[in-house]
Amino acid sequence: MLSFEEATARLQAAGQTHVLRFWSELSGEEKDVFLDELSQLDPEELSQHCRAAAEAASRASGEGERLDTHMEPVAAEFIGSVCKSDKETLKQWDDEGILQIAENRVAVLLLAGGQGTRLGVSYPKGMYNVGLPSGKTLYQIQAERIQKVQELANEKNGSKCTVPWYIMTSEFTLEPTEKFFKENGYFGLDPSNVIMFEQRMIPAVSFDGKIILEKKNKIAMAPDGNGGLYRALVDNNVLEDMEKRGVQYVHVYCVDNILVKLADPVFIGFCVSKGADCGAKVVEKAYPAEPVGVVCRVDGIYQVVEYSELKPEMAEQRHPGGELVYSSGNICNHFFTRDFLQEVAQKFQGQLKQHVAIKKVPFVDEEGSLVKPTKPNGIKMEKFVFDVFQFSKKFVAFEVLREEEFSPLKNADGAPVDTPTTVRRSLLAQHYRWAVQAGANFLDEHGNPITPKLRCQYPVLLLLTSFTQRSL
Ligand SMILES: CC(=O)N[C@H]1[C@@H](OP(=O)(O)O)O[C@H](CO)[C@@H](O)[C@@H]1O
Repeated sequence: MLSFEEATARLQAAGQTHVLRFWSELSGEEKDVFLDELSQLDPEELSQHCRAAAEAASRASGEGERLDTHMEPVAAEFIGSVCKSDKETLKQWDDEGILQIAENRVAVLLLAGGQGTRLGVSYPKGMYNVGLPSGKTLYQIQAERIQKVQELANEKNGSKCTVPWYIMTSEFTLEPTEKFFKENGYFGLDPSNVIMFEQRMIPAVSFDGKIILEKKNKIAMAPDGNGGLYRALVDNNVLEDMEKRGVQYVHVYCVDNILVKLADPVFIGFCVSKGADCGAKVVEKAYPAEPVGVVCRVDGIYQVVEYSELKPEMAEQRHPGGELVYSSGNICNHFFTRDFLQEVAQKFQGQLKQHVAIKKVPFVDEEGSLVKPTKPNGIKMEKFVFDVFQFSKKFVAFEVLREEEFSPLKNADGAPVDTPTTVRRSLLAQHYRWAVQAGANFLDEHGNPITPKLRCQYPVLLLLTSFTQRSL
């Protein structure tokens, strides 16, 4: 741990000595806690970060104009599709994916470092119980889906395989997540195949480039965004662990989508058979302002333009037939080869764009009292997981059906969309369809059969055959 003098020198070098203004009021223990936090900040990186944040915030408004003129949609013929592909092709992709899983070449990686601010819970989102009859949490649903895909691969290939589960957490989520998994016996998975690691935290900064204090002895810190993954992979030797296990393909996903298909064999098989090093699942956007990023090209390079950075005029553009021009909604389900991740970690991770989020950051005022600001006062810098697409040599997009694969938990009940109620309904509706496909009959209160509404009937049927046993 640093001495007070060392900490002062470091902060001086970074132009941030204001954070020590309450030093004389702190107890011995509080001083130690603070010095410990300050020890973890590299002075060079710190001053760069504060400068970059202030500069980026003043530049942020210019990005929209650039996108207007340089952005174009991905042509439909370049997007693989569950809905538009024939039975034989889908089966080939499914077989290929299952084979890769059976041969222990596939891992899943969960991005679970976020704070669930919109949902309004203080614990990790994965621990949320959405009120299913089974009472299962998002973590449990995901664990059981991993188990099921392993079983399916084992049955088909007569092997005993493992799909390791890498979980990226943050200072906010690591401890409660570990505790939750332990208390629940890792939901039946072998603990040695559940690998948790932590992403970095970075300071929140005021508009004039000064670190914000959230307590007299604590800096306001935030996770470095889900694109912090690439640095965390290096910090925690995760790629070495994957190499030891023989993992070649990684399915990366975010925690809140209740319908996520862990290590989806069709998606894995599609990406592998196209020779892709990087891939993204998309769904057709439901409405222009839907808070999903859009997969598109900017200056001819594939990327996701995040919803927070897309101007409404662009989001609302339509083709003459009425369909949205930017309709490929990112569902945060990505495919990467381990080689690609290795390359990004070694060569490009420092070049990832810093996205600016202007937020209300609670702070201590000159008297040392905590203030909860009513308007934004600070900058949080975040990296985005999809910003590595530009480094890909072969990028593919894969369109899937929303009702089968995307229903995210973002907001608390009361909001119109993406709430515990809507995700619960999505999962129950999916199970209803699966039950019907397996021969069940549902009757309404008058004893009349209820007819299922299935869009795109054929591929759903095919996927159902392979996923029926993966139900909950
Ligand atoms: C940086 C990032 O990954 N953003 C993703 C992610 O956004 P959230 O802000 O976490 O809701 O999930 C969305 C899908 O639920 C996806 O559309 C979006 O692009």
